[in-house]
Amino acid sequence: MAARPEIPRRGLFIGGGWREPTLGRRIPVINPATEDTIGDIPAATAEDVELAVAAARDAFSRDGGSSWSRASGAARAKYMNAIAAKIKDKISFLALLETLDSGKPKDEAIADMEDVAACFEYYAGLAEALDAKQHAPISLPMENFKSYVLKEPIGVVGLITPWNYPLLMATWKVAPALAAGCTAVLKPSELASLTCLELGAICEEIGLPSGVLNIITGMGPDAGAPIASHPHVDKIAFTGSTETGKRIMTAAAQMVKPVSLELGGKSPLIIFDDVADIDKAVEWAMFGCFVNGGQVCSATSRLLLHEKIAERFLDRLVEWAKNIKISDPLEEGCRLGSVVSEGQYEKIKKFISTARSEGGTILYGGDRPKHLRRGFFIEPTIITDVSTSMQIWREEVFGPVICVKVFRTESEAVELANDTHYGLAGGVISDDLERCERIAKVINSGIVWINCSQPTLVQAPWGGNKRSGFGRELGEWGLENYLSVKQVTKYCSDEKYGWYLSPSKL
Ligand SMILES: NC(=O)c1ccc[n+]([C@@H]2O[C@H](COP(=O)([O-])OP(=O)(O)OC[C@H]3O[C@@H](n4cnc5c(N)ncnc54)[C@H](O)[C@@H]3O)[C@@H](O)[C@H]2O)c1
Ligand SMILES: C[N+](C)(C)CC=O
Repeated sequence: MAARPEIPRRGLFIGGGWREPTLGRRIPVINPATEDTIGDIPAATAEDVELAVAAARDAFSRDGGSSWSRASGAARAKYMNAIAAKIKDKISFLALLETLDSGKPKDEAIADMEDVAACFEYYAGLAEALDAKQHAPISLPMENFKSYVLKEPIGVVGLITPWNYPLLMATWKVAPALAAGCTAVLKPSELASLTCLELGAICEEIGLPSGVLNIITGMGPDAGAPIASHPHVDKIAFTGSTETGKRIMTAAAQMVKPVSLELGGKSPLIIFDDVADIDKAVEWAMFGCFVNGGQVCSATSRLLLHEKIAERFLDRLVEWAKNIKISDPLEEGCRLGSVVSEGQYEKIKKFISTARSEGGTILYGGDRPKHLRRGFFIEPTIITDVSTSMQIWREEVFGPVICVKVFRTESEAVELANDTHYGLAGGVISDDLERCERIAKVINSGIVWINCSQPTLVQAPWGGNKRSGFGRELGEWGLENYLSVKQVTKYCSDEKYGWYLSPSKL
């Protein structure tokens, strides 16, 4: 097992330096795999949000914007590539911190940190490309006017993020915001902030201009809400639960502040009877709902099986699930760590007991693994005999719990897949690719996977429909979130416009 590092004691990262929270409060950091307190993080309040927003505003307009917001994209890209390089240098340390903070398996944390570095590099590339896109002419049907477009940073942005992929979810917002020339206040989740604070240390090391990125940790109502309602924050980008998303939208609406919301999901995975390789499909079904302990917004937690393969599929799914290594997430080969907190553990257990009391069958799992006495561990859980009115079918669990329904026809499968208030993702597994393409068109979600579940690509748009939110992150769509489009139109004729009668002719 990897050695446990010293947890750095950090303050709030504001204006390029560290400061203690104004009220001096701190929040304990608990390793969910051991239940030990391993450190603490600052608990910011509205007073600190004021300072962070002021620092971000100053950085936005300093020197007429020449040091950041109006600098070339190429100049900003240099800083972003330097951040990516530092993340790569520190990958083992950051991954270890994230594992200790969140309970996710070490191998997953390493992959996440690789994605973080790749995301900064990708948006550095888009920042550079932005320079060539300025002054793009607009084709007009007349000669006397000429128009072009400027893409400008929206301003100071508030970035509020969840705990399931702590540094990666923050990076999906920080990287495009910086590429666009915005300055930002980041508020990660109080349940897992350690690596986001280390991002502050990295910004300091590479000499990012002060105030461009400010990082304040703390509880949602104390540190997140004042960002959402702040009159000098020009946009809010939020990832988290649908309930908090509604609050943020309400607060932002008071100032007609734009928001982008990446919320929860209850995504389906449809598996047809024509699959030649059942085990290949079983592995995707497991990855779709058990990776990161099922604490994934896009988890394909509703499994739809064609009746002809349902029994055989479930037999194999149970065999594969038995084979998952559940252990301290730092152990070699761990594939299921602990969930993030005691609260999340209790919530998941309650979902399982309600499913049982509503008539569901716990086909496998449902409990704490017998070999793990401490830590917030839950077995991979498979629930059958599910009806569409049951809570387990309708609500997001955010844990390693999959519920199963059987279908007979393609149209029934689609109807079941779309039977949800959410619309983040969906998947279909079949050897008939025409059928897959057909289903991809009719699933009502922002993302559809064919013959797989969960691949996440920095180049491709990410986001949901319905109560899963709106707006798209990643790819060029992610950059547009932080840009405002300005039309510039000039009159180019030597003649007067000629609408009013000239006084000389009266
Ligand atoms: N769509 C996506 O891409 C995506 C990705 C990851 C997670 N998620 C969703 O996130 C949820 C899990 O994350 P969570 O439990 O951290 O969500 P959460 O809504 O509890 O918290 C998210 C963030 O909002 C802050 N917050 C809480 N109350 C607030 C308030 N009143 N005002 C402002 N900020 C406030 C929290 O401190 C945290 O930083 C799940 O529903 C999951 O589906 C979605
Ligand atoms: C997109 N992903 C899976 C990294 C994070 C969603 O929870």
